Amino acid sequence: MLKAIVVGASGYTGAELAQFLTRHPSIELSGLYVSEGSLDKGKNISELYGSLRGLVDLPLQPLGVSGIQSACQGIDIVILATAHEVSHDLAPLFLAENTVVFDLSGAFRVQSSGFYDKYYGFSHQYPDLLDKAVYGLAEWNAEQVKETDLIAVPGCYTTASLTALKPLFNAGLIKEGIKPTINATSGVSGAGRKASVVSSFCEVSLQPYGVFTHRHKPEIDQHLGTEVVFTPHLGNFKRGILASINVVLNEGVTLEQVNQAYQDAYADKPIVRLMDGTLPALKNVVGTPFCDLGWAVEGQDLVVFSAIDNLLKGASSQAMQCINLRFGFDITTSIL
Ligand SMILES: NC(=O)C1=CN([C@@H]2O[C@H](COP(=O)(O)OP(=O)(O)OC[C@H]3O[C@@H](n4cnc5c(N)ncnc54)[C@H](OP(=O)(O)O)[C@@H]3O)[C@@H](O)[C@H]2O)C=CC1
Ligand SMILES: CC(=O)N[C@@H](CCC(=O)OP(=O)(O)O)C(=O)O
Repeated sequence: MLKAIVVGASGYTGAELAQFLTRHPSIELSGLYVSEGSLDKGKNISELYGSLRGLVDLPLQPLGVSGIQSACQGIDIVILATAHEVSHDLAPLFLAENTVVFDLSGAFRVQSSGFYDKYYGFSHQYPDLLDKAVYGLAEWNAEQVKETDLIAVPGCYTTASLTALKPLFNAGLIKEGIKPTINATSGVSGAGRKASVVSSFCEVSLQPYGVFTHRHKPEIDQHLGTEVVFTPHLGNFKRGILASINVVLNEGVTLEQVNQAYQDAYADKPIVRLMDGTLPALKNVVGTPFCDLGWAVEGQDLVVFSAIDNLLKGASSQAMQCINLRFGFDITTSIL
């Protein structure tokens, strides 16, 4: 049995991972952690998430830097479900304890000088780890994930966008010089569990934000291989992301070629569902690990729609896919 711990377990993505790990037949969930000063330290996770009662009944233990060595005794897998700066500081310490680290934050996703100063507001201190980290887009980077001890799990908007665009880009169907345009709407859980005015019940409606400035735009650019225009929106629902993406195809590209590109990419990938004549809807993916893709073509114009649960395929179930890949389990273990 492998042993795993979740750091940031009281948050939305951490709590989802606690459930996946509890269900896993070959992994034992050995500890749940929050910050040293957490208001939730000492509570059972099921006090925060009543649906976990009887399923995951573990205490949320406070973790400071001095406690990392003892928290890692006998541990193989560490999930960092923590904010970017926290993951940036903690990942090297857990790697030094010979654990395999799966980081849900953006701290190790993008290799580009000045990127973290510009988009995250801190200077990255570990360029060697940025080199070593593998981007855990599970359907695309499976072989690399198997070979590393630091997996940077992609962001939620990025997962929805790259899953839709990579088959087209790799097949050479996108017209050069015309950026794909991504408009994506996320549920409020995308902002995490901590209280804030913009995500409070009376404030959320349907609104764009981060126009031309969101950190997922350069993350998409780097991992797609070409630039996009990306506009995120906050919707007044709890979970899910729907991305509507406009692409100009090369002259003469047919619907059959587009269909073939998606079939080639995903026919043998159980987590990506290609819609047959229908279009994706959040109600079909929320609470599931799937990414649903649907598209339509008119002349050179293609619109592709991508739907995921931001907390699952956009974070925790994708991390679970990566854990399965890294340790040689079937990719759907504990997920489907
Ligand atoms: N929500 C989403 O849809 C997605 C989130 N992500 C990323 O995943 C990460 C987690 O997100 P999410 O679950 O939404 O965040 P939450 O805000 O819901 O949870 C953050 C967790 O981290 C804990 N924490 C904070 N500081 C520390 C610390 N120093 N040591 C240990 N634990 C700490 C918090 O508990 P406490 O403060 O009580 O200690 C809490 O348990 C973030 O980096 C986010 O960007 C990625 C994809 C999608
Ligand atoms: C609705 C909402 O606020 N969403 C988050 C994205 C969540 C996500 O994917 O997380 P990463 O920060 O790890 O990339 C945002 O726009 O910042």
